[in-house]
Amino acid sequence: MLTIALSKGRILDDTLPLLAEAGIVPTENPDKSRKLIIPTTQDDVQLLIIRATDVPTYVEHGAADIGVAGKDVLLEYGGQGLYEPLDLQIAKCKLMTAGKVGAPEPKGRLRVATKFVNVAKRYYAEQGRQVEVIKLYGSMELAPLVGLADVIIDVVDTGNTLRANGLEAQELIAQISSRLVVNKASMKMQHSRIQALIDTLRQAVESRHPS
Ligand SMILES: Nc1ncnc2c1ncn2[C@@H]1O[C@H](COP(=O)(O)OP(=O)(O)OP(=O)(O)O)[C@@H](O)[C@H]1O
Ligand SMILES: O=P(O)(O)OC[C@H]1O[C@H](OP(=O)(O)OP(=O)(O)O)[C@H](O)[C@@H]1O
Repeated sequence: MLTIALSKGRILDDTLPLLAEAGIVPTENPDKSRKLIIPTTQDDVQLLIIRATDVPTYVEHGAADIGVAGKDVLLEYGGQGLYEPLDLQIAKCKLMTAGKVGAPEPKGRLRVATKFVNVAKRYYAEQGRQVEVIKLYGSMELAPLVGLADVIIDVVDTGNTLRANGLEAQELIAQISSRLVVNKASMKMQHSRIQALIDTLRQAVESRHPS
């Protein structure tokens, strides 16, 4: 059995057409189903439907052989425990700092609210800046508005969410897209099968984004 971990929403929506090109089609709609394990038209391939931030954990521990995860999630997860053989060029956005429009430079230590605490610590450490990192789980945009933090670190696409909350993007930390990740043992044990899937997906990505 080949097990593929995906998260509902944009990653699932953008990955299913790519998997379809490899002949892998879920037998029921994962967006509608309450099931967390979804069979596919290939008897020996199944999908796991999990939270986006949990994908690297399932794949590193071998509970899934393959997964699709945002580079933001992978940067935060860290570690050398996964292969990352392919940029799927889906769910593109930017990981950025943002703060209140026109806010003055804060005195003292910068307070940074984010769910990407490891990314935040690394980013400011590289710049030699002393910061206080405040862990949040969502709705980061609120933090500067209510004085919890001076800046946030979050993904930005259109900028609509920032604008709607009187915030502006400041520093670019990384360009983000979603990546195929593969368990290291699976890559050895099921090499020809997984390599064939990677090759098919690479062709599907290249046909959508000719260079
Ligand atoms: N507005 C956006 N536009 C494009 N890509 C995005 C956007 N927001 C997030 N992404 C990318 O898509 C990935 C999945 O985002 P999604 O919103 O489905 O999950 P999440 O809500 O961030 O995760 P979780 O459910 O674990 O909290 C993110 O890791 C990021 O790489
Ligand atoms: O720059 P924007 O285009 O506003 O996108 C950025 C927003 O998207 C993400 O949230 P989420 O996935 O909850 O929101 P979405 O589905 O509306 O993009 C992210 O946490 C930002 O809040």
